[in-house]
Amino acid sequence: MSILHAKGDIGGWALQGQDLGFAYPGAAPTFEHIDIGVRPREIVALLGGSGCGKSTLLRVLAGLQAPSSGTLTFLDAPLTAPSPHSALVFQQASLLPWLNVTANVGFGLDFSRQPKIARIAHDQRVQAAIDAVGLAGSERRYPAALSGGMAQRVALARALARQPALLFADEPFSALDAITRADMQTLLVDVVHRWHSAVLLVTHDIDEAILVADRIVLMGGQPGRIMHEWQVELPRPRLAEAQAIGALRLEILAALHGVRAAA
Ligand SMILES: Nc1ncnc2c1ncn2[C@@H]1O[C@H](COP(=O)(O)OP(=O)(O)OP(=O)(O)O)[C@@H](O)[C@H]1O
Repeated sequence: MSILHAKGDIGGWALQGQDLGFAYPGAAPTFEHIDIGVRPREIVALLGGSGCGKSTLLRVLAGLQAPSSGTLTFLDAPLTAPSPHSALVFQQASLLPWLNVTANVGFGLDFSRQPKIARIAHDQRVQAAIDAVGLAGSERRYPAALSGGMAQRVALARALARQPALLFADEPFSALDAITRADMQTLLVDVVHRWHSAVLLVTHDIDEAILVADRIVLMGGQPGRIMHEWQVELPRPRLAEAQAIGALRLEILAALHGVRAAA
């Protein structure tokens, strides 16, 4: 029985992957027998060491890459391609240099699979997303004139403008300095709570997982599998919970070493 099922299926799932497996062509399986789910409005951190297959699993869960085996359900329907009700943020902001902040944020609404919306609603959504990430006043700036943290705020706004039921975030803050990263972690939690989005956050930073997530899922082994999960019950904001964070951090580190030893 999977860890996920052992905990009981309380409430519905926004996203559910069952018995997922994946192998790159000609290579050994990257992961096997993965059961993973994200509930509506839940922030799940997928934590694991480098190379264990987190990014590959995120791409499969986002519909960017078909699994070799298993089933995927998103908003109660089989998932076979990226959904207009999800959005992605990566380590690199990947902004279009010839577009200003407003146009970069609006860009995510112009894809063919995105539901068509009236111009005025489009512009309101874009401005609301820019305001939410604290970039009001910077609308006309171009990517070359933005700091790394500001560029990542634009990338987050571009994702939020799609009003995603689920935001996939693959190490979105790992290229930022520690202070900017802490600001962005707080911002992410704040905006997804206000936007009612769920999040699947891939990270190898234990502190980030503890500060941000409602639930931490630990991936490890070769082929990769889900080794453990924790419900993080700490009150928010969590920076004040230093002692509890330290205790959970040690528990996760011990599990991680157990994973490494068993791999
Ligand atoms: N396009 C690809 N073709 C073949 N193998 C790949 C490809 N992308 C990744 N891999 C391999 O799949 C394995 C898992 O990679 P993946 O990037 O998913 O891991 P990760 O846990 O996200 O690592 P990191 O934290 O370092 O980004 C690695 O061994 C990697 O070399």
